[in-house]
Amino acid sequence: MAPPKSTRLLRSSQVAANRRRSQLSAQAVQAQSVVTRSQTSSAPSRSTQNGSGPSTSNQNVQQTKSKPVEKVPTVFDAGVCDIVPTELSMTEIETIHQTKEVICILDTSGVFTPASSARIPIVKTIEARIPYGCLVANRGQELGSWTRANTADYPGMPTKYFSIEDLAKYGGEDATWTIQSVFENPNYPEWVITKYLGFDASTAWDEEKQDVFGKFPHVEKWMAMKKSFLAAIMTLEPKNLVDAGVKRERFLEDGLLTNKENVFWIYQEMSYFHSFVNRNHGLSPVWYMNVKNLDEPPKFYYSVVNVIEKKLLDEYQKQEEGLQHVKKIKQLTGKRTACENPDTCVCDSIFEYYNTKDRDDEELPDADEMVESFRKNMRPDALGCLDFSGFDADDQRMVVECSDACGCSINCPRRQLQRGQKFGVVVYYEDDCRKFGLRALEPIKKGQFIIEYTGQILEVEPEETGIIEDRDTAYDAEFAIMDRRKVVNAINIGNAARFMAHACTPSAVFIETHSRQLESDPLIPRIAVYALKNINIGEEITISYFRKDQMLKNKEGTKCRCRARCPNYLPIYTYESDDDME
Ligand SMILES: C[S@@+](CC[C@H](N)C(=O)[O-])C[C@H]1O[C@@H](n2cnc3c(N)ncnc32)[C@H](O)[C@@H]1O
Repeated sequence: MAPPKSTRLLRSSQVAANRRRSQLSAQAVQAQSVVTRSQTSSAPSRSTQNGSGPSTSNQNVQQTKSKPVEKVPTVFDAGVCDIVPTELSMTEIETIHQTKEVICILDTSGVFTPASSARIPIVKTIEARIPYGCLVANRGQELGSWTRANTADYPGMPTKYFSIEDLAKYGGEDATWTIQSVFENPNYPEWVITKYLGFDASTAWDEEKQDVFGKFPHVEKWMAMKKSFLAAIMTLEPKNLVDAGVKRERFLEDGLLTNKENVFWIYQEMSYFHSFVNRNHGLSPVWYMNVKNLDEPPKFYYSVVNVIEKKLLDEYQKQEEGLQHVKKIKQLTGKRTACENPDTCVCDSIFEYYNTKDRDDEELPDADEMVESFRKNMRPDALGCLDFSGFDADDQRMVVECSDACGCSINCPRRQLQRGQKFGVVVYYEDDCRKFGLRALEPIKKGQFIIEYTGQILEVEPEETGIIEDRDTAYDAEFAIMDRRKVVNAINIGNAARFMAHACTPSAVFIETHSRQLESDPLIPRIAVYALKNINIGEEITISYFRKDQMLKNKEGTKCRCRARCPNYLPIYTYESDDDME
């Protein structure tokens, strides 16, 4: 059977499972009525061994034409203070959209230094660093006396922190302190346990809830969201598998406060820093949770924008000329677009351009099969939702989003991807075979935009896409319409969408998207994820990597774990057999 005609995400293997369960009991920490850091409460010291589970497939070798960059900026530093509200006002969101980074261009030529801007940075080398706005984390990195051994290669995370000993020197009430993680106190419901950013875990202390909520109103919302998510997990997952881990997420557990090296704290850091990056882009949070074991969290470079080498971007210039021409002859499709400015919206003309382009390119796979009916112009409704009635996985689907050429505002319903990740999500450890997947932190309705699939834009030969055995295409998201020689590859660089697992009956779908805020912005094809059905809090966000007829027979490839007793095998070729999981 032919490869999917629309965007695909193909995945090769994760190494066989190497599950490590914590032997810890879920003994709750004791409350202590302490109000100063120097009197920090400490739980009974029963230390946890750090997990050192298998690394993710980030280690797999890339053999594409363009070598992935090794490092990517992980941050967008709009703020000077790390106390960022979770609730942004409309005005704040609009300001963010005018200034936020929209793409990162990598120019390794070294020939000249092109002009760069905050919205469109052009960089020679790309490095992960602690967000500038996280003041205390940066100060801790500079002056802190405790060095974490096991985060050395977690991109963008601090390796040094302030410890209890540093408090005398650098402590005192400081307006720049901000809470990184907060836990309920099981014995004293009016108290919470707070761990501050830039300080090691042994400095975590008990504070009165009302004081914390008064000073950091967003912390109350965090706690409520965490509680709802964990309550949902308790109903969705076998209790015996998640009970202890859920308690750990809510109340901490014996030993964690005195074991600052425990990987549990890396999950907490990743949740804070990646959500911080998101907030600076006006996006909803991303949390990392593992309630099943204490394996290492995944290692990758977090980026909410795509990274593209300059030479690849230049290729789009030709496409640009065609687009400029077509926009002058606005097509009348008979349907009114939901754009705020339907009379001047040029989106349908742009779709028509793509609908006819490259039909006769025989070098491209499936060129002979490309008939108009396959290409669906997915037009968001007035609420920005897509209509998936009559959904056929074989169709090629595309959304064309508005730009300044349409004369609408950033709040136009046809600008979902530009506004970005709308719902909080949790990168959640599913099982020893699938490893991490993605779950909803907030309810999502059918047809709604969820998140962009970001990564590095790579050039690949058509035969290097899809099901191939000599290249790890696991984290490739392909385009079917705008450019079938490029993929978004998230193996090293990406956002939370890179964790979505395959499901034979998925809850979401990739939609290829033509999207740029300003006509002067660089144009690259982008991948949006939309909900195919309602997804409740705690439920998994999955996509279909393959069509049914691509599934393997005779127990080849990787056993599909999308549900209990799924009979399918995925054309994902493992480096190590996972048969032992049967
Ligand atoms: C794009 S990655 C998803 C993120 C990955 N689970 C991680 O922890 O980094 C795809 C990989 O997840 C695993 N996976 C996803 N869906 C699966 C499924 N339905 N059955 C078995 N493994 C799956 C496979 O190892 C696959 O190669």
